[in-house]
Amino acid sequence: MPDQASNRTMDTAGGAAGAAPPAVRVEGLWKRFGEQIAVAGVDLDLPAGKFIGLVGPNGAGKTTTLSMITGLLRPDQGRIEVVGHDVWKDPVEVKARIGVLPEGLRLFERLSGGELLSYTGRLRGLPGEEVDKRAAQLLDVLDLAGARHKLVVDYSTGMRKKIGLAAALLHNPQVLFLDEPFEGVDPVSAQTIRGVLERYTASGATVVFSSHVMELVESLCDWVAVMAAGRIRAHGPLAEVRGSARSLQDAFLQLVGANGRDTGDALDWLGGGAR
Ligand SMILES: Nc1ncnc2c1ncn2[C@@H]1O[C@H](COP(=O)(O)OP(=O)(O)OP(=O)(O)O)[C@@H](O)[C@H]1O
Repeated sequence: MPDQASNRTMDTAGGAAGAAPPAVRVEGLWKRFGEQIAVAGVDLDLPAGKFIGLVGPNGAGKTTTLSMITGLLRPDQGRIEVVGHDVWKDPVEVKARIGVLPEGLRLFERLSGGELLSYTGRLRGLPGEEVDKRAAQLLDVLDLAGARHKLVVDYSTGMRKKIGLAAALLHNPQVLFLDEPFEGVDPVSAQTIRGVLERYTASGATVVFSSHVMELVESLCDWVAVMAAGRIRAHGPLAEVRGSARSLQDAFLQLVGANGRDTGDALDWLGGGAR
């Protein structure tokens, strides 16, 4: 199974002179919160036009990394480019090209779903007519048309994810970042979101999403990066990262060193009705 150093050669994006830049290029990225080093020297190129999964155990540094890449959190050290533009030197260029569905998404709760999209589209500088057309189509595809006049505060968890996704897609970004996009989403809605994202990447756009659900990553992604303890442990095409392991789940457990971990034998008081 490849480690970070050996598997840099797998990355085909941006390798040749004059080739299109990768969707994301990260060099020497660090972030510390007090004593806690959340991101410990990440170097990573994410190829354009791929469905990319960022996976890792709780606390691995995924959200912190995505927040820095999307310009929401300033790195302590390091450089980040999105489609060739420096995120921190050229934020307007970058923000015009990305869509973000962050973890714990904050929305304008007192707007209806329809109003939220109208507002977002106009903030993005799209003509009103175009915003209305795209908003109606997105609401329809995401099965939110019936809730377009309902206030966002009254949306369910899954509906919030879907309206957040619609808002992130409205300006047709080149790269879409999604933090746990399927959390709290029912299987039917998940299938819908999946269809929208597959269509989007098939057109050459890039999706980068973080998830703990390996089966989902394995079925959706063609490229993965595995993160643990603030570092990238492996990255590359799905089949190469999975290597000879039976599944991505097994490869992941080997990579993050969780195989053979205590499965709770110490909790001998738990279960069986014993006092
Ligand atoms: N604002 C913060 N202040 C202090 N520590 C933080 C902060 N944000 C993140 N951390 C710490 O940084 C580390 C990485 O957190 P992060 O949220 O990036 O992990 P993650 O991989 O997204 O985890 P999860 O899968 O559980 O969401 C953790 O140890 C976390 O406690």
